[in-house]
Amino acid sequence: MKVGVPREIKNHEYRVGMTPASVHELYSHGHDVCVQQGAGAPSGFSDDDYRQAGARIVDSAEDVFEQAELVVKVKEPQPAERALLREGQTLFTYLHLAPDQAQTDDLVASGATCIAYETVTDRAGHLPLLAPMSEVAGRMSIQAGAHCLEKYLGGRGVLLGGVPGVSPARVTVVGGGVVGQNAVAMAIGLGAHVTVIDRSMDVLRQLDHHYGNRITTLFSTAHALDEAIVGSDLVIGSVLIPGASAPKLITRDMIRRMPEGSVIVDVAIDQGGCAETSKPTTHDNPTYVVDGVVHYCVANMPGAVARTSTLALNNATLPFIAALANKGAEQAMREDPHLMAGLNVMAGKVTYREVAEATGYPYTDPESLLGS
Ligand SMILES: NC(=O)C1=CN([C@@H]2O[C@H](COP(=O)(O)OP(=O)(O)OC[C@H]3O[C@@H](n4cnc5c(N)ncnc54)[C@H](O)[C@@H]3O)[C@@H](O)[C@H]2O)C=CC1
Ligand SMILES: CC(=O)C(=O)O
Ligand SMILES: [Mg+2]
Repeated sequence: MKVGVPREIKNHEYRVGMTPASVHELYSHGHDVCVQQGAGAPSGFSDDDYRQAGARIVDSAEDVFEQAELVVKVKEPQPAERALLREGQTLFTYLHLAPDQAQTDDLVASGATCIAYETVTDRAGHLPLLAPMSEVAGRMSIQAGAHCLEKYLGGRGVLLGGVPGVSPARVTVVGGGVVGQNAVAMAIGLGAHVTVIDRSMDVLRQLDHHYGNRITTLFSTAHALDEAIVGSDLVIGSVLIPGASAPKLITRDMIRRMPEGSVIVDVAIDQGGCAETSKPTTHDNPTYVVDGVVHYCVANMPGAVARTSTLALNNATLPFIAALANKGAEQAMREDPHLMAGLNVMAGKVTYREVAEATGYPYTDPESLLGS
């Protein structure tokens, strides 16, 4: 199969869809992989590294999209990339369609087969292609939050761990999944006072078992959220309902009552954000202030640590990329319901229920398009 890897063009997005090691796996199975010139450089992979792995280097994104039957990316296609997508082509990348009507409209119009990393599942019901980037973003969220708490950036001027004789900061993590667990680990490591809120008792039990009385776990109710958030120096937003727009659990009223200079890092912003006051920001201009609360809402946090993130992402995506290339997209999905769970748009139809509900398209069962 002809497989293509364009250079990422989202603001400060330095990851790349395939490493030279992944390219080599495909090349050794007889596939033709083209990589846009310079695509891997920000992740530390030169064009020569790709050539040695068996890739052809092409000049432009136009070349990649024109030649490739399977396009492998990292971030959701930007408008210029969407204009290059075509019927009969498969796109494998993060999409985050529920909060993004314009992108959904363009993918439906393209006729392409669009498989979203973030809704591919595994046997345990987890999201194996979201998990590695959630590990990265969860760890980064505490770094970002600690930085934003510094006074000259608009923060309260609070050090997460405090010092002997002075209380540590209060950190509340809303959603104790992969992002949440990684945020908790970092916050505890820095000596903060940590509260985690989740609606899953299993998640809370696991965290309690692991950390004992070093953290507070709370079942997610409006009351628990209100008390914890209003008393926090730093809030991490990390809830997810797979494929759906994030629930707005953190209200404008709670934000108003938080201390001046407190910080919210809304990692769930790629699904629309879990605070009423959240809107996407970029690495160029990552924060803004509402009612005295600093908001950090960067939708591609892992792009800033591209070397780590590209390697971690490829560890998870490679088996699926190989299946798509070896079997063809339709057969690969027919044989693997977990990969089929990633299908969001195909042949002009929306094939993921939560995306259809959020964007007003009728839902089409993927099995009805793929047959058996
Ligand atoms: N901004 C960025 O750069 C990145 C954003 N993300 C995003 O972070 C979010 C979280 O991802 P993961 O941790 O991997 O998801 P996950 O599925 O592992 O965890 C989500 C947690 O939210 C909980 N939850 C759902 N509804 C809730 C409610 N009403 N109250 C309390 N908890 C609730 C679930 O029980 C689950 O434990 C996603 O939107 C993901 O796309 C992930 C990586 C990078
Ligand atoms: C998951 C996601 O949005 C990211 O890694 O950028
Ligand atoms: Mg206030």
